[in-house]
Order: sequence, then structure tokens, then C-alpha cells
Amino acid sequence: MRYLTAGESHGPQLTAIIEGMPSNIGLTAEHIDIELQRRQKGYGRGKRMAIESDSVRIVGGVRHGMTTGAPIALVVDNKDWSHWSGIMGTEPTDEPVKRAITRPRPGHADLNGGLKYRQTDLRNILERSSARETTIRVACGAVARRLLQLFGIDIASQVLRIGEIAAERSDLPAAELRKVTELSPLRTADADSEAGMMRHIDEAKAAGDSVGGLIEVIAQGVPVGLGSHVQWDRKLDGSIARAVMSIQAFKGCEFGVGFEAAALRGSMVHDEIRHDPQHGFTRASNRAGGFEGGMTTGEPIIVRAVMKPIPTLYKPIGSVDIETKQPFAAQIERSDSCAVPAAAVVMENAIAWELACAFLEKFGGDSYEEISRNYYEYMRYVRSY
Ligand SMILES: Cc1cc2nc3c(=O)[nH]c(=O)nc-3n(C[C@H](O)[C@H](O)[C@H](O)COP(=O)(O)O)c2cc1C
Ligand SMILES: C=C(O[C@@H]1CC(C(=O)O)=C[C@@H](OP(=O)(O)O)[C@H]1O)C(=O)O
Repeated sequence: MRYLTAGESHGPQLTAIIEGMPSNIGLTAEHIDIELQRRQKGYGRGKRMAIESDSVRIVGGVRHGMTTGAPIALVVDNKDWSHWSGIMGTEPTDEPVKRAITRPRPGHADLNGGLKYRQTDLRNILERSSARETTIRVACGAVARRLLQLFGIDIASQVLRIGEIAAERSDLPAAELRKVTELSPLRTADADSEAGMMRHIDEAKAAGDSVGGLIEVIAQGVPVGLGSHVQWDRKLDGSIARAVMSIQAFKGCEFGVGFEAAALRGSMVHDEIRHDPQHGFTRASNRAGGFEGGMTTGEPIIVRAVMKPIPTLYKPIGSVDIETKQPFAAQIERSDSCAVPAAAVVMENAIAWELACAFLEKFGGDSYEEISRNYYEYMRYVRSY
């Protein structure tokens, strides 16, 4: 499976085409909208989220609520477009020249993008680098999720840190965790830390600053043997790391005990293998976070990732105007102060996409029926191995 997206943050719409989704999978706009709405929630976001109320239009590949095997085309309209059509139209006009953005924000794509693409109006960079794009990426992930759900794979996230404030980690199964974190404005399972986390965001915002955080995603019910050890680009932990690291502002990623493994002995890192006739092979622990040799072990996949603080600051750090070459004191219209809870939903769906691709590679088929046949036969074989 593959997908491409197009569209600017303040343009008319975001668009995606998904190629390779099998036929006979139940899929409606409602399935996708659930994920889009989850992504919009969360404490710390700016005024843009009050303007948007994201919902998808499925404009190809689905008929009467079922996929047909044809490319799936998705559209999400930007409600903010009505305020930007003069500046963001596709037809020639003088408007952008008068209102060109020449002040690059440290930490955003503005300066590098301006240099690389020879742009004198940095809007031509920020419009596409904006995390508005994660809306349509989540829509694609939500389609992948439909396939995974049919085979009992659940994915959930929890926020483990906002800036200086850590939250207690929950080890609830994914389906339960999802219910708990859904009730939290910070997408955390630790209700006691919530107030402190929100205060931390408020304080950063009041100081003209921003905060990042730490997110964990768990995927449960994933069969053993997705991905492969035989080629570097078929290692599924590698594909997931790439997908996670490609999310705007994500700066690090680990599986299982992760970076802690550097300080631990092997006996404290690896998971003992066990066998019983009823379940076949199992593990005594899941310190590997669900991966060995680039393949799933059958244990839950546990991925954590770091989101850096938002780059657009109300009290900005030093930068230089690309036209005048003078330092400037920026005037910011609006920005998020913290988008970690929203990013957790993006991360879930980015991982869902990679899992669905690996699932189709393993059990491949043009239709749900073919995939089912391959999947259940394999699962029977695994239990008797
Ligand atoms: C959900 C989400 C919302 C974001 N909101 C903002 C924002 O309001 N302002 C901002 O400057 N950056 C925001 N970012 C981060 C930037 O998009 C990101 O830092 C930028 O594209 C540069 O990419 P990099 O940080 O990966 O290098 C957001 C990121 C995510 C995932
Ligand atoms: C629009 C979204 O996030 C945006 C991501 C973003 C950025 O620079 O990444 C900047 C802000 O956009 P604006 O400049 O329009 O206020 C965020 O609101 C979204 O998540 O849907």
C-alpha cells in the first residue's frame, strides 16, 4: 500500500490517494472522522483548532460503505480557507507580494525551505511544512486501521510527559487504555498529573514560550512475523521509526526498554522464550517492545517518541529577516503552545499505516476474503509450530 498527500495549511483542502487497499473492507466517512476528531482535541492548542472541525469526504474507491480495491481518494476541507482565499489562491495576483513573509522562525522549516526552493516569500514553505498536513495523514491511517481492526489489532496512545511534568505510565491493554486516555485533555492515563501538566502549558504560554513531551503508542494483537530480517528496508521497526520521525517536531523514537538498554546487561534486556501446548511459543516479558530482527514477536508493540516544543514563540528567540538582513522582533498572530496530545493521535495513525502495509505484505490478497484465509491459516500454523 502507498499514499500521497497534497494541500496547503491555508489552502482550500487537503487531499490523499491511497493505492493498494483491498476490496470488501467496510469503510465510511464516520470511521475516519472519529480519528480526525480525536486529533483535534487536546489542551494547549491555538485558535486555529476553534476554526476547523475536520471531517472527510471519500471521493473514490468506496461504494456503499465497502472498498472496491480501486484507489481511495480522500478530501478534508480547510474551513480557514475562507479567510485566506486572496493570499492562497492558485491564480496570479499582487496580494502575496505585498504580504510576503520574510522572517524565518528558528525551529521551523522556513529558512532551509526558502533557501532550498529559492523562495522570497516564506509562506511558500510554511504552508506545506505545517502540521496541518497531519490531518490527512491521520485520515490515511484511519483507513489502515479499519483493516487492522478486522483482525483484532488495537492501537492506543498515552502522553507520558509534558515538558518538566512526567505522568505515570499505565500498562492497560490497548483497548482499555484508549477508553481511559480519551477522557483526558492531555491524553494521559495519569489523572493525578493532569492539572500540573495543564498548569505547565499555561505557564509556558504566559511566558511566550512552548513545551513538548513524550508519547507512547501500543499496538496489541499484532501477529508474529510481520516485517523481515532479510533486507534493511523490510525491517518493520525501521519503517515505524521512519514514519514516527517524519511527524512534524518529532525528535526521537525508541522501542521497549529503548535508550535505557545502553546501560543494562543483556539478561535485563532480552525476553525469555517459553512454550506450552495451548499457546505455542510466548515470551516471559516484552522488553523488546514487540520486535526482534525487524519482525514482530507477537507481543504488543511499544513505541515511545519525543516531540520538541513548538517552534513559533510569542516571545521569539533571535532570527534575521531574509530581505533586510536585520534582526527582528517577531509579531506572531497565533500558534499552538503544546500539541503533544494531538501528536499522539498522529503517531497512532502513522503506526497503523505501517502495520497495515506489513500485514498486507504478509497476508496479501486483493480482497478481505483472501487475506482472511491466509491470516487464519498462518495463525493455526503458528500455534502448532
Ligand atoms: C499536531 C502538531 C501541531 C503543531 N502546531 C504547531 C504550531 O502551531 N506552530 C508551530 O510553529 N509548529 C507547530 N508544530 C510543529 C511544526 O510543524 C514543526 O516543528 C515544523 O514543521 C518543523 O519540522 P521539525 O520540527 O520536524 O524539524 C506542530 C506539530 C504537530 C505534530
Ligand atoms: C492547522 C493545524 O495545526 C497547525 C500547525 C502549525 C504548524 O506550523 O505546524 C501551525 C498552526 O497553524 P496556523 O498558523 O494556521 O494557526 C497550527 O494550527 C492542525 O493541526 O490542523
